[in-house]
Amino acid sequence: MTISNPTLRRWLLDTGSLTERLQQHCGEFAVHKIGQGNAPLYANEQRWLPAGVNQRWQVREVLLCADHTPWVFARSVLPETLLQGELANLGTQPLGKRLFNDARFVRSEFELCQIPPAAFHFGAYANASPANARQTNAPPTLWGRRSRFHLNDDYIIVAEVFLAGSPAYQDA
Ligand SMILES: C=C(O[C@@H]1C=C(C(=O)O)C=C[C@H]1O)C(=O)O
Repeated sequence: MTISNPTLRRWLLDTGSLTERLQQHCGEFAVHKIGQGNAPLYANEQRWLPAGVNQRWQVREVLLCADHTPWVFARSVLPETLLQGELANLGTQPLGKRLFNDARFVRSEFELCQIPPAAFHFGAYANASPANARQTNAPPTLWGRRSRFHLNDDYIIVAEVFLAGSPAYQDA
C-alpha cells in the first residue's frame, strides 16, 4: 500500500499520541463521545483479540474535534478488566492520555486501510456519516489505521479514521 502524500504518511504512521499531535495543530481540542458500552465486535476485531478467554469487551466510539471540527473518528475495543482498572472513568478524557502515560502498554504495528467517504459511516452508535465527508474538497478516499495495545494479557484495539477536515490530507 503506497502513500504518495508525505504529510498523510506521517500522520498515519506516527507512533506517538494522536491526541497530542492534534492538540499541537489546533486551538481547542475536545473528545466528543458518540458512545461506549457493550456492542457487537466486527469479525476482524474478534480475530485480533485473544480467543478462548471469557473476556467481556466494550466498544468506545468518539470524534476527536479540533476547533469544533471533527478531524478523527476513533473506534476502540476495550476489555472490561481494564475499564475497571487503568481505563476506569474515561468519559471524554482522551484514551491516549491513559495509554501513553503508562509504559506497560505495548503497541503493535499499524494496519492501514482506505475508505471511500460515501461508504464511511460511524459504527455502533450513530448512522450518520460525518458531514465533512461530503465536503466539496473531501479527499477521494479517507484513510484509517488500526493498532493493538496490550498490557500483560489484556488487549485493546484502537482504530482511527482521518476525516476530510483533518490536516492529514493537506498537501505536503
Ligand atoms: C490512542 C489515543 O487516544 C485517542 C483517543 C481516543 C478516545 O478518547 O477514545 C481513541 C483513539 C485515539 O485517537 C491517542 O491519543 O493516540
